[in-house]
Amino acid sequence: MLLDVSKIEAFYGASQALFGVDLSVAEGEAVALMGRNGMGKTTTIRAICNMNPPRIGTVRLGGMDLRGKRPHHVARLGIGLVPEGRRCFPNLTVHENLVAAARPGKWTLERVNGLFPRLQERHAQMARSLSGGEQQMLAIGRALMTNPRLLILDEATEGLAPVVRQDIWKAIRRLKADGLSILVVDKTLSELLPVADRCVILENGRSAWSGKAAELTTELQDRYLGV
Ligand SMILES: Nc1ncnc2c1ncn2[C@@H]1O[C@H](COP(=O)(O)OP(=O)(O)OP(=O)(O)O)[C@@H](O)[C@H]1O
Repeated sequence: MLLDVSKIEAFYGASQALFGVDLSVAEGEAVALMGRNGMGKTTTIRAICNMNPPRIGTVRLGGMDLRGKRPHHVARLGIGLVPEGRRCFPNLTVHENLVAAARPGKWTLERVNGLFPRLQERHAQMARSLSGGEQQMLAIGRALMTNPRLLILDEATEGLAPVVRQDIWKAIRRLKADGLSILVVDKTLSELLPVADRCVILENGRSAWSGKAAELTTELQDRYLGV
């Protein structure tokens, strides 16, 4: 297993948010992390990256226990995170944002520009002046420039115009076809499910269901994801 999350529990101060989350991502697999609002998806991602380290349970990447590793170290070990809210350096140009993150590997500036031609067109522009969709592309491009073993996308298409969402999904499908291992959170099932090999559903901070995307029946969707 590339990523192996076992029985993690996480807290915000005294308040417990995760009560036992299990999930795994195999090499080349795309796993959808799902659940209604507030069920713990972002907290799970923050726990995996040790931004809010789990107090109980283990997270392993390629067999290595990530316990005690600082978030930047986790990034260096191969987890590329595209966080909720697409954080780029606002006062750096597109180009500077991309090269600041670069580590050797098959993902180069050229390849990222090929994936997102809009970034190439705007390479000299300040990140803060980009549209929301372009900032999201930049956030994904930055994560790819680290040449991650695992790409984590937290709500990468949230709040974007439909056309731009399509561009982002197209890129995600290309990354998946290219063999990248991906953990993805997104609310739009119609776009998420075709990309996902497997789904893990959280309910109240626990893994409540996991299985192949094709096994996620409308009944299960109503039970765990319906509003
Ligand atoms: N900074 C915080 N301080 C305290 N509690 C928090 C904090 N962030 C999240 N929580 C709580 O942790 C629980 C899980 O939240 P989390 O954001 O992980 O859910 P989510 O599944 O990502 O939801 P959403 O889809 O709304 O982003 C919720 O009960 C939430 O209120």
